[in-house]
Amino acid sequence: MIRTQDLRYQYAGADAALQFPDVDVAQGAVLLLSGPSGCGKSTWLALVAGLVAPTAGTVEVADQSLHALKSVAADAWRARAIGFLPQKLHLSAALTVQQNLAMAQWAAGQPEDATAIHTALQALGVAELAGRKPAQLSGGQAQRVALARAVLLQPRVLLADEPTASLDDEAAADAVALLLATARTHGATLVIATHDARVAALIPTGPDGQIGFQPLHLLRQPLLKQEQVA
Ligand SMILES: Nc1ncnc2c1ncn2[C@@H]1O[C@H](COP(=O)(O)OP(=O)(O)OP(=O)(O)O)[C@@H](O)[C@H]1O
Repeated sequence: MIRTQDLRYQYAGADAALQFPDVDVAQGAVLLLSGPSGCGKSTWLALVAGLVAPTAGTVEVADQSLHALKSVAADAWRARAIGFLPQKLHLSAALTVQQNLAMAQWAAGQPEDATAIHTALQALGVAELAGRKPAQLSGGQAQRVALARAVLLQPRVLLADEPTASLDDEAAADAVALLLATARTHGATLVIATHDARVAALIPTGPDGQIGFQPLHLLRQPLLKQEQVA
């Protein structure tokens, strides 16, 4: 679950704060975070991941109030609770696919678990690529590897930043279907942040569609004056 209230964030040096509508996303539901470039999607993701603290307002993720977390605890919490699929996949070029996933386990203070890595890669159909370096992968394969890494530690929340950027229609449909299926398998709440207008149409809604889908469209931000920020 993700719940935010009166959320605002002001960058250092900026003379105004970004403000975000309240959300209440149930565990296992899907939030489509859309809006034009510069409306604050990446900032919202950083707030929900606990990477930055809000200037005002509250964020609760996976039953944890982020306000209550101290920085060391926040790192450990983030490693366990949040799976992140960044737009630039950030696979380490010097490491194999297997080692890239092992890095996620080390970063969370866990011993390397080759069985869990194999299971995650297999679920995404890329287990046979475990010994390759990222440069030896296609774009789609690299995205699957990064998604396997994102869900390796069974996160409660999966954040995907522009997962369809620079993909053609077929690949974009595959990427969204893969995200939905992977999140459902893990019971994770899924956030897809995108300015790609195709994505909304790729999420099945209605009686037989995605359970608990909700859109959050951010507008180009009306800038708040500093004194309006509590
Ligand atoms: N470090 C920073 N310092 C000051 N302003 C920033 C900083 N990072 C982002 N901003 C501003 O905050 C606003 C929101 O940026 P953000 O990156 O969250 O938008 P976005 O919706 O993710 O954009 P895009 O779709 O282009 O990635 C923009 O006006 C941006 O210029």
